[in-house]
Amino acid sequence: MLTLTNIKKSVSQHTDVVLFRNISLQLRVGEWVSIVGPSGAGKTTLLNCIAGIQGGDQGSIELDGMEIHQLTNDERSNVRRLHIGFVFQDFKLLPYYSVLENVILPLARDKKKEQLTAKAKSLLEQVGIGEGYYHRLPSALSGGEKQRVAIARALINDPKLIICDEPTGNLDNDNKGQVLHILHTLKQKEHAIIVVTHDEEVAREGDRIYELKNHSLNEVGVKDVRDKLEENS
Ligand SMILES: Nc1ncnc2c1ncn2[C@@H]1O[C@H](COP(=O)(O)OP(=O)(O)OP(=O)(O)O)[C@@H](O)[C@H]1O
Repeated sequence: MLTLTNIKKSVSQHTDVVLFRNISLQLRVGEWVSIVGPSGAGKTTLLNCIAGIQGGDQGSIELDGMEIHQLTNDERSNVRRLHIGFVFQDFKLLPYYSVLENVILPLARDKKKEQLTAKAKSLLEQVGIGEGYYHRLPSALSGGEKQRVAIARALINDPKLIICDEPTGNLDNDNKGQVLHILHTLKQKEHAIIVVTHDEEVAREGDRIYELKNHSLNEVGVKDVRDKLEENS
């Protein structure tokens, strides 16, 4: 369902710096891929390229037969809104909208409000965010609460592809367990999942684990993950 072929990406600092090159990866329906790697290696940038938030310099990214970077901006944002769930490392909740509104917003112009509100409430319940939080603004939430609201928002469109950037970074063990359980259930329901993480337990949930380091993406054996994470910390 997702095929990356020879992706290259540079960023401009003082001069152009190649973050990664020759990145190829296939993700099938019902698969979970974990990506680890040192801070600054380009993991978030790679996820942004996959979701069409940032452009790549070379290569192709195909999602369900669509070449993401050949779509117009509007088409790309529609693909993101309708088919991709993105859990951002920094949550990206809209500050002047309530918890419930943040979860509903991606589909606000596509579906009836009552239907969306019911789904949003059910997703919030699954991530342990109760009724008392529905009308709070993000500024009145803890980091872990924001992360769980961001996860609920990412799932409102029942996405084929779920992209998570450090989805458990701010969570205690109970909440981390809940989020892993949700992702597992989605995987069983044939969603495809990519998770960037610095957490060994989360990384090990992947069917395959890759390390992004020194500009390239390489598969890592399950038994080597702890060493890789320790090397990178
Ligand atoms: N628009 C940009 N312009 C210049 N440099 C950038 C830009 N975006 C990212 N970078 C740099 O590219 C590098 C990779 O950033 P990225 O956030 O993708 O890394 P990461 O592997 O996700 O790191 P972390 O694990 O700390 O989140 C960093 O050094 C960052 O400063």
